[in-house]
Amino acid sequence: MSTAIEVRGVTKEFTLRHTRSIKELVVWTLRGRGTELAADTFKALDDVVVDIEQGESVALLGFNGSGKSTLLKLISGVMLPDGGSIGVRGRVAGLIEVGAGFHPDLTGRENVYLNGAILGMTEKEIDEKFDDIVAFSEIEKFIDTEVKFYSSGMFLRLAFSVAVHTEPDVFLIDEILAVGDEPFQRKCLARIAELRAKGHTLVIVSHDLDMVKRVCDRGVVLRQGVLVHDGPIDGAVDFLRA
Ligand SMILES: Nc1ncnc2c1ncn2[C@@H]1O[C@H](COP(=O)(O)OP(=O)(O)OP(=O)(O)O)[C@@H](O)[C@H]1O
Repeated sequence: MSTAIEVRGVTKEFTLRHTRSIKELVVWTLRGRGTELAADTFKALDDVVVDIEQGESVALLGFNGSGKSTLLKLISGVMLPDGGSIGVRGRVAGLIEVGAGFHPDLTGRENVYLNGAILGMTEKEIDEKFDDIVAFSEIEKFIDTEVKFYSSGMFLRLAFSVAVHTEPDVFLIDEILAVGDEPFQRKCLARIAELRAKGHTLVIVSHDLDMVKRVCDRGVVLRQGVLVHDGPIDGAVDFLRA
């Protein structure tokens, strides 16, 4: 088995944004403490090391603000680490933020082409898969409507459908499934299980611990940006619940 995702000592820092008055900023600067304002950062991820093998299905677990979505964004490449490195082998697709890669003023049809291209599909590939993409999303009636008029569930349907039809080597899914209705969630989970059976690599962020137990083999638990547990999914969920 070869490694699909290599996370090597990854650190991500964010600036804590405090609302300060102009007077405060001037006083701090005059007193020579301006740099303290600039230095108000925290580590959303701190020296995280994870190797994910091809074909593994991994859940990123942890309480609110522990760094799960940040790690997923770094793996997807939409965000860069401040320290360490991330390597991903193969085509990456997924659902990180509903609406990312969609243009509000374009129709569903146009967005399928836009999003498909962003995810690395050729025009010919999209032409071939277009009908399947729309059929899976079940929004045929609205495919020529501008997506700014879509509900969040309709958005999710189209975005999931495009992503899954790119046949990605690495499929990333953030909480996002939560906005779909139950029948659509079931359909997505069935498709995710299919990808898993075909040996694609999955990384899922979710608070639905029963769902991740069904879908994932392994759980990586983060606490305040630090990896605190990595192992078989049942043990990882028990660790989180303890
Ligand atoms: N773009 C950003 N700018 C500043 N801070 C950020 C940014 N993105 C995330 N953070 C902060 O980084 C920390 C980790 O956030 P992240 O979204 O990765 O957590 P999470 O584990 O996915 O949380 P949740 O379960 O609530 O979705 C949080 O404190 C969050 O406020």
